Amino acid sequence: MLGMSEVLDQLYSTILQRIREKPEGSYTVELWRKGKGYVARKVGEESVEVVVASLSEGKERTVSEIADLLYHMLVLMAMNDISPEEVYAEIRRRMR
Ligand SMILES: N=c1c2ncn([C@@H]3O[C@H](COP(=O)(O)OP(=O)(O)OP(=O)(O)O)[C@@H](O)[C@H]3O)c2ncn1[C@@H]1O[C@H](COP(=O)(O)O)[C@@H](O)[C@H]1O
Repeated sequence: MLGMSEVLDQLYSTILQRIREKPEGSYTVELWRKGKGYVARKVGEESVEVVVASLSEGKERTVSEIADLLYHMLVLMAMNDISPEEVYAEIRRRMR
């Protein structure tokens, strides 16, 4: 089974590929076309959904909302030229 960072790396690669090739029907391309402001707002909305789910909607729903948030966060990262590795490095730097 893949670890969390490998799953996120794989999804990030797919997101970059979608932005590069712009295939028909891609939700990532739809987000990319709407721009950074739109995607940033989506991350805000998905964050609120995680908060609400974690407080009142149970584990399954919370897991689903976290998956939505991580996906939108990765799209936002891709649109700001931030790789997962840069985030991992920052987390590692803080480790004590
Ligand atoms: N992991 C995801 C993923 N998680 C969530 N979502 C989409 O995020 C949206 C959830 O947000 P909302 O409920 O707010 O959706 P919505 O109402 O349609 O959105 P808005 O109209 O508000 O923008 C849904 O449309 C989901 O399909 C995702 N869309 C794509 N992926 C993966 O990203 C990769 C690229 O996907 P495509 O770009 O679609 O090829 C593939 O590996 C996909 O599996």
